[in-house]
Amino acid sequence: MDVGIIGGGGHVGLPTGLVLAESGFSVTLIDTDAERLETIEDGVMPFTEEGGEEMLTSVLDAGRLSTTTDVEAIAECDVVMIVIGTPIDEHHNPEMENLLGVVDAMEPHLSEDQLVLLRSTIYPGTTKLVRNRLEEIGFTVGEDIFLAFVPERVTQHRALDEIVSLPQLVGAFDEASGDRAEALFESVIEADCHRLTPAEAELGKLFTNMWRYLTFAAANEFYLIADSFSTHHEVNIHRIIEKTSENYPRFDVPSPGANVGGPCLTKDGWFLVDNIPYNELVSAAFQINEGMPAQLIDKLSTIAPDPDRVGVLGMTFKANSDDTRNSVAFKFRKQLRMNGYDDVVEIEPNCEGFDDWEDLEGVDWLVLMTPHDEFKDLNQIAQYVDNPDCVVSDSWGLWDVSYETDQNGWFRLEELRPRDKQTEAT
Ligand SMILES: NC(=O)c1ccc[n+]([C@@H]2O[C@H](COP(=O)([O-])OP(=O)(O)OC[C@H]3O[C@@H](n4cnc5c(N)ncnc54)[C@H](O)[C@@H]3O)[C@@H](O)[C@H]2O)c1
Ligand SMILES: CC(=O)N[C@@H]1[C@@H](OP(=O)(O)OP(=O)(O)OC[C@H]2O[C@@H](n3ccc(=O)[nH]c3=O)[C@H](O)[C@@H]2O)O[C@H](CO)[C@@H](O)[C@@H]1O
Repeated sequence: MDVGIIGGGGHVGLPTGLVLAESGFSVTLIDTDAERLETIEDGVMPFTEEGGEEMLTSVLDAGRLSTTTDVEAIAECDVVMIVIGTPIDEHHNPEMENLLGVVDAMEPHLSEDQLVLLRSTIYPGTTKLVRNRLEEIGFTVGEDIFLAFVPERVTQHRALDEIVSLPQLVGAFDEASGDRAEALFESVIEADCHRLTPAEAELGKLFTNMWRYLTFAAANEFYLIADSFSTHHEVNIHRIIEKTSENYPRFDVPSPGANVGGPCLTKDGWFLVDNIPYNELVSAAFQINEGMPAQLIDKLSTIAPDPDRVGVLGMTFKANSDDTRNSVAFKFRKQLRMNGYDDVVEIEPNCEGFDDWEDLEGVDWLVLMTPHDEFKDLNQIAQYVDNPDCVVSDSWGLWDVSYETDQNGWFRLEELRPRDKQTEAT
């Protein structure tokens, strides 16, 4: 069976193509980004994805993966999957033109019996718009062409595993389309398919992401509340969360963290907020998560005003990632500059073009934005900083010292002792 993936060079499209090709399908990645397709043809992953390089080599060698920028290629495909980016526009509204433009561009090349799968995260009602467009050009969905929305729910870096292991939501208007979509996924995945209407699947995907975003906002609000108490009391949010949830079944709270962003969670909230008049919860979550940089700067300014130099650890949107899309670290940097703090050292071990470790020398503030594995050894980082007065912010609780001090994850580097000395002292 031939599968064409529009947006096939992307963070979702490429892993999906790899898994399908590895399972025996003949896959064509269709993407407007010719440079990215060339990289893929050369056997190089354009971004990090666990196991990606090996699987790419394997499917290229087997001749089951090809690439093109020409949407005409869908004419040869039994299944056409659309998984292009679905961003919000400058007014924070869903940007629909690209997706609907893709459907228009496909139209001359569509033929009877094809299965069209929408896999991007889409504004509720989009599957219906696509069905209407297909019917306007003479197809009858469920009879001579088939359509389903099957949202991708993988998390970047674990995509190759999760594509196979996660259950699929199959949103279809008719039995025949749903059956075909299920048959395709069931031939590849180890989990179940769950049938919904298209609008239910569209909302279900968005609710899943918003739920995650809300839990991070709750953790961040707890962090800020604990911080307010730490002025007069010995309070440490990381200890509270760790000890309160230990062996207790109903306090499954994630770690707070200054960087809740990325290509999905934040923009997906904007797909939801304008449909009811009082959307306090999602809006409040935006305010809390997006407000974290300003909160950090306020607090740091109280502890050590007017820093000459600030060090930022981590510029990607999440740990151990090389993806900088919608990373809150950039907002933090912008706000530092708005406060007149222009000497900002940015350490990002997973991407080119940032500063060197040595540039951390003498920073007055050191802020952990993204808890990469490379940052786990704080003693080593402290050697680069070489300034005992430097104030550290660890909203994530990455370092042991953040649990041991009574300042809620804020401490000066002089409080840092090598782990063995700490053990001797206790
Ligand atoms: N990144 C994730 O972890 C993730 C997980 C689940 C769902 N999603 C959703 O999947 C969709 C894709 O996200 P992504 O992170 O893969 O985005 P991406 O930007 O990494 O990939 C999208 C790809 O589509 C291509 N493209 C854009 N317009 C095109 C067009 N008109 N024709 C052909 N190709 C075109 C781009 O060149 C790019 O390679 C989004 O809706 C996103 O919300 C993403
Ligand atoms: C519901 C769900 O699970 N959705 C996932 C999400 O995946 P993602 O790639 O966006 O990654 P996440 O791990 O969710 O991180 C997002 C941000 O939250 C920060 N974070 C993380 C852990 C923590 O304890 N505290 C935090 O603050 C982190 O730094 C980062 O900025 O959206 C994808 C696209 O729709 C989904 O497919 C995928 O399932």
